Amino acid sequence: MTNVTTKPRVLISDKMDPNAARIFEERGCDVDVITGETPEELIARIGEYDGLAIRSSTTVTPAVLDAATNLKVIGRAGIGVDNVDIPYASGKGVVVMNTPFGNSITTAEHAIAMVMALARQIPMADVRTQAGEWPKKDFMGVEITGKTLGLIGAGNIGSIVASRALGLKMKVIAFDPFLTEDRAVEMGVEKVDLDGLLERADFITLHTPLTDQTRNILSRENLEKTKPGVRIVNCARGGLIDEAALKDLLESDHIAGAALDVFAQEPAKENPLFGTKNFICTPHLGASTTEAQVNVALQVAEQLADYLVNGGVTNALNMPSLSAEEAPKLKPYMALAENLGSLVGQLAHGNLTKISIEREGAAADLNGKPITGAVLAGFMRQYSDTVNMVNAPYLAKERGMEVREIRNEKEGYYNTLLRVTVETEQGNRSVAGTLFGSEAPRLVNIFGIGIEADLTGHMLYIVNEDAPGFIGRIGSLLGANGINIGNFNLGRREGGGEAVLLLSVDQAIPEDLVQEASALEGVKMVKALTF
Ligand SMILES: NC(=O)c1ccc[n+]([C@@H]2O[C@H](COP(=O)([O-])OP(=O)(O)OC[C@H]3O[C@@H](n4cnc5c(N)ncnc54)[C@H](O)[C@@H]3O)[C@@H](O)[C@H]2O)c1
Ligand SMILES: O=C(O)[C@H](O)COP(=O)(O)O
Repeated sequence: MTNVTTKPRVLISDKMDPNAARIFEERGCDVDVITGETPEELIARIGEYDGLAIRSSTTVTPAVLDAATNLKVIGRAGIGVDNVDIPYASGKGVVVMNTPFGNSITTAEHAIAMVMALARQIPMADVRTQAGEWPKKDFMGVEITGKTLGLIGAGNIGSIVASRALGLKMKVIAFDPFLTEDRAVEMGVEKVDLDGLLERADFITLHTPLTDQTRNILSRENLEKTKPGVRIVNCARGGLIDEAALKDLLESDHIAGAALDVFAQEPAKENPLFGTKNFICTPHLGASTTEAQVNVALQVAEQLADYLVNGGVTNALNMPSLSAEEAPKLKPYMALAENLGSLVGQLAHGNLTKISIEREGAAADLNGKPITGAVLAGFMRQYSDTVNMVNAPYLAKERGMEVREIRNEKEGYYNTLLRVTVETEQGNRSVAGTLFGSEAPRLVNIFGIGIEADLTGHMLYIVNEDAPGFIGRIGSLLGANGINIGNFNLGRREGGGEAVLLLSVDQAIPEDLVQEASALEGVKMVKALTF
């Protein structure tokens, strides 16, 4: 009898350094490189593959994932994963990995190049000089020495930009909710709030992921608050800046220059900003150097092949790294821990620098490190594309977060329980969860109110006055907007007091519907959540 083992099949669907294909083959995978396909062509083909290696041009939508019946892992050769529907991939059991550091230096250097290009108007001067105009009198630049650079986002790339800018004798100020005073001092930058940055910066560079909190962070209102003559660089993500407002403020000379590497719609073959004075751009070239592309191609191929061939997990955004023995026992706890971390991260506001993770009853006997990693990864996921179970504790420490792990062997009401508590300006806020039947993670308490809920997919969290008729009103509102409710979970402090409603819904809830729900009688707070 012959024992036939089939090799895992991998599709590389974006332009990638050839080292990636070589590594896949050397590590025992069959690889196809097919770039530039339409979404329909990708959907028709994806069912054949176990692994998918991408950059930013391939968008992995629910439709792609539905068609990907054999897919086990997606690897992003780069940092930003906003082109992958991670909750949907998680629901399908597909691991999503990225390469968090391979292109950071290159992207930081591109941001600095943009600062220089704006200061001396190099692209415009080049075009007109080569056209034979010799336009010497039209190009009066500015020095960057002594100028203030405002960083929005001071993570990996932001901190490299800061170090380069300091070397160029700029003063650097930074707005980042996760930047601690100690880390700011270590980086040689001044921590400021957003308004302070807008008021003071001569140059602004953006280095955040695109999230619900950062989308449109340079809105028209914020752009109008900037110092007259400011120059703005975005090498992070389109969608962080209101492009129409940017155009108006460039035309009115309030903004002296803007350099974009990324656009709200990509590929940006047309854009209202094209042709605007003092506007320069590049076609998402931030990561495009030989060095960075070799780095990310090698890393993504090694990570994907390791997972497909050996089951090893590195830099996963939706799965813990685990040893073979611990894995089966810890797996449901990790899912619970990540969801509890994500829940407090999404609901508790302010400068959250203290978090405690309590394991009670049977959970006290488990290896606490992966559980802590999972809580912190869930907690920080909304701030960073690069956080995972492995790097979350390190990132939390670097950002000055105080993390406490508490073991309590004595069983309470549940025989096993995880409790996550953050310290906020309103006092301590805790959420807790257990496992039903040793497998199924369940939320059992939210901010002091008992509830039983499965934290999954898209959800709506509502705090309201406990009064008759409310459930009907919210059900009707969602129904009228075509939103199907999958699950309804209720909890309350005491009859007629504060009540909590956690609805699981079949699709993301748009912001305007959240606003409508907030305006319903008796509602105190509404928040759309994603797990
Ligand atoms: N142009 C390109 O080709 C290119 C290349 C690489 C990365 N990027 C983009 O750059 C982004 C940053 O990469 P990184 O490696 O520095 O990521 P990172 O996760 O190390 O840093 C992101 C920082 O943004 C901060 N942040 C989050 N929300 C914020 C908010 N509301 N206000 C201010 N700061 C906030 C986080 O606290 C974190 O410090 C990536 O997410 C990616 O989208 C673009
Ligand atoms: O997030 C990233 O890594 C960058 O946006 C790079 O994108 P690219 O790989 O498509 O150049």
